[in-house]
Amino acid sequence: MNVSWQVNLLPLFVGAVIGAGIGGTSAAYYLRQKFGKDVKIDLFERGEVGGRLATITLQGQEYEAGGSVIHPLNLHMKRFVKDLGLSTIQSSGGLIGVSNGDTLVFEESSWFIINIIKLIWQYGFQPLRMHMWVEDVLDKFMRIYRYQSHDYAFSSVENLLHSLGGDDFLGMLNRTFLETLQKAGFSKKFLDEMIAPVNRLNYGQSMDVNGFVGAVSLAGADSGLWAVEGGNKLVCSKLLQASKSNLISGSVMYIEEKTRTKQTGHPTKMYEVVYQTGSETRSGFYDIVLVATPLNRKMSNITFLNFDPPIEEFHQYYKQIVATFIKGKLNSTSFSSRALDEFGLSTILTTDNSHLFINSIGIVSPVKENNNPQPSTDGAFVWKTFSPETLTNEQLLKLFLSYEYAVKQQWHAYPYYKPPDKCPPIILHDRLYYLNGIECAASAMEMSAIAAHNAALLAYHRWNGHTDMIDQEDLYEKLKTEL
Ligand SMILES: Cc1cc2nc3c(=O)[nH]c(=O)nc-3n(C[C@H](O)[C@H](O)[C@H](O)COP(=O)(O)OP(=O)(O)OC[C@H]3O[C@@H](n4cnc5c(N)ncnc54)[C@H](O)[C@@H]3O)c2cc1C
Ligand SMILES: CC(C)=CCC/C(C)=C/CC/C(C)=C/CSC[C@H](N)C(=O)O
Repeated sequence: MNVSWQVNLLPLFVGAVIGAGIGGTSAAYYLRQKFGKDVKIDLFERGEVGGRLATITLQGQEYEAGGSVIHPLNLHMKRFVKDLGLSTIQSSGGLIGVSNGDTLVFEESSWFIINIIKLIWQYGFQPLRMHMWVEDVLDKFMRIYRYQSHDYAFSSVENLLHSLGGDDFLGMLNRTFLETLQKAGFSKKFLDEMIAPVNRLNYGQSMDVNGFVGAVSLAGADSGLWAVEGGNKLVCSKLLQASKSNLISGSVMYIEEKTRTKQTGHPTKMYEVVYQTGSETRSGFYDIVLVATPLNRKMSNITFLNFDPPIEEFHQYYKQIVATFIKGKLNSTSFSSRALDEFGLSTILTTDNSHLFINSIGIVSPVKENNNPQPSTDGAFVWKTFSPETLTNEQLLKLFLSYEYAVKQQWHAYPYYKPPDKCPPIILHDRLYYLNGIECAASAMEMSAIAAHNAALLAYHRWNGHTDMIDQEDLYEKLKTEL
């Protein structure tokens, strides 16, 4: 066999991605787009493809148990669905109420005009001003798509956020959501009754989270939210397929840099990824490694061996959230004085009140059903609650007149936000990258996809010495004049 022909058959490089959630699978997809077909990509996953995008099957029907709603302006998720041939369903838009534990402090009406009057009566023009505040943040946030479509990358989460909206934007990580909104002139009543409940639903935390995640949380209450028909996790399995990566079912234990002599005869620095699969310990060598799972002991337990300077564990604490699915008849009197047949609300949020044992409760539809959840013949719906702890039977019987089943799914869901929130580095070592640091700014599917695109671009530019494509200042101004 001709030697040069044999060399041409070798991959340009071998890449590893650790974690097959939306971050890891989209990273594999973008790596393939940038590096082309000759690259070998291994994707390690110790659990299910999808990670925190997962469904739960109850009486033969699947429901979203993790990440469930996607914003209409989440352009990476939108593009994936279109390019991968998936379909979307609109999130059901039933009536929402807010409970303080004793009574409903706000209740939507099915009449649009009555809602407007109610909102103005209770909060003046603050809901409108809030809408404009979120739109302003989103407008700046959307700049990332333009940067990434021109292939620009950032070496830190801070640089990425700064490029979107300068010091003010980055500064949102240093202030609490409460401070940010108080400074913007919103009243305590409006924040307590409308904004804090949304944040309890979305991030299970008070208004003490950072201002940026607060804005993302409010975007998560916008209209037009959608999901993937059949389950959001389908995006991950389709991305994996499209990336033509090799899925390795195993748990990565440690990563160490070693010198290897490649078949070309040159000694090269590579990363050895050691993993456990079944009862066996195996390893592989890689030129580039992308870590797409939160790096802390509870969530991934990956050790970096013999790096100088050492790569320490990041002590980012992830908040526990319990999602419980209950099929039953709601005890509406837990929330209002009205009986069930006159109740009409399909989602109840809660104010920040230490006596409350749930953050939210809402009717859910199966992932294959479009809108309008239907009760079973006896009038029971499937409800999903989010709570910090597992619900006791006594608590369930406070919420429900009767129930057929209650099944829980426990998550280390998202970071515990406590500004100033400093994000971990993206570049852990020469060719070793970390995606999930972006969750310190805000955790959402689209954030992981943005981090994945950025890491793939960064890895590509650093591999090829394109330093002019990394951390460019004034990108917004520069790209304004480009078509
Ligand atoms: C209950 C809940 C509701 C949510 N709702 C929404 C929502 O409505 N909208 C939204 O946008 N976001 C939502 N989110 C957030 C969103 O789900 C996450 O931000 C996103 O899915 C994170 O994706 P990821 O790929 O970065 O991480 P993950 O999905 O956590 O993926 C990491 C993967 O790495 C694997 N792994 C870990 N350690 C190892 C190892 N040592 N070796 C090999 N594999 C390993 C894990 O098994 C996992 O599959 C929600 C999250 C939760 C928990
Ligand atoms: C990243 C941007 C700009 C927007 C994302 C907005 C969004 C969809 C936020 C939701 C984030 C989140 C962690 C929600 C958790 S609960 C979700 C849902 N309401 C449910 O009931 O499961």
